[in-house]
Amino acid sequence: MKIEVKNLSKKYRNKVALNDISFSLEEPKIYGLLGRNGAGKTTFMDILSGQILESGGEILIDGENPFDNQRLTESICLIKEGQNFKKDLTVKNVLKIYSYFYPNWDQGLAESLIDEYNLNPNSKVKTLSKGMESALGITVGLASKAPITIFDEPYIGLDAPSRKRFYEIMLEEYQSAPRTIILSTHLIDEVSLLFEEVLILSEGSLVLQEESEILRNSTIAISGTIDEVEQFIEGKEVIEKKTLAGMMTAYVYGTVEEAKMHGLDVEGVPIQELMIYLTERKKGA
Ligand SMILES: Nc1ncnc2c1ncn2[C@@H]1O[C@H](COP(=O)(O)OP(=O)(O)OP(=O)(O)O)[C@@H](O)[C@H]1O
Repeated sequence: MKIEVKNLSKKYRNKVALNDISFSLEEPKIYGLLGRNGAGKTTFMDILSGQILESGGEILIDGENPFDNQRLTESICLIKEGQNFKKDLTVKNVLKIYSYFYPNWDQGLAESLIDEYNLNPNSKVKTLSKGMESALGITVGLASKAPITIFDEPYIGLDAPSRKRFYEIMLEEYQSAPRTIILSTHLIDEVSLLFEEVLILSEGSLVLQEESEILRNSTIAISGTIDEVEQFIEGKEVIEKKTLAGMMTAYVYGTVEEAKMHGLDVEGVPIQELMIYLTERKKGA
């Protein structure tokens, strides 16, 4: 499904949460939606999933506005951090309710995930630990097979091995049945290799939308002696530089080939560093 965001704005009383953002999302793709606290990510995902109304502009999904739109809501699954399910329901009943709602629901996948995450089907949501409730959210999100599946920090309380399994299963699912997955996270280093495209919001504005592959090829981390690195970065846009014991590492826009020609050690810039840089620069602007 094609998602078009046109001059989208959202104000909560006097607080501008989204400020005239425009972009398009194509399927199938795994998007990373990044930004600091309060950047507007949740607001965007809430509007996209039809839960709240924009203040200006619009989001169109295959040409239609998602707000109060029954046809579209069964194509969109939004899983948030915690608070997804009624506390008195059992795990089994949560799965049943969602299976009625989502036409592509995969009960086999749902059952294998609750088994994998050690969730008792007869436990009530209110008796689950935070991590277990997150595991249930992840199960619903993946098993929904909704053409637009959105995870907003879905793993509060989930331990590292369980998160790793989530990423693996998400990728397997995506490969077997491609769809649009939007993952908003602060654990960027952990998941950045999964993103095919990255969007970065800062104070309600879109500061970057780029294919991960292009980001990986156009931003480099170079290391060498201070003199070598200073010489190489002269005239280039420097994202960050650090010195330690006479050696320097700098993150700059440039190509791996160019850095190698200068005999420097070169690697990709972590997306997290790029996010910090882009959101800081905006603040100081
Ligand atoms: N219901 C609300 N009423 C008033 N202000 C709100 C409301 N929801 C969000 N905001 C404000 O809008 C801005 C964007 O919030 P939002 O939750 O979309 O950011 P976020 O990028 O998801 O942040 P985080 O990473 O901390 O979850 C923030 O300044 C927030 O305080």
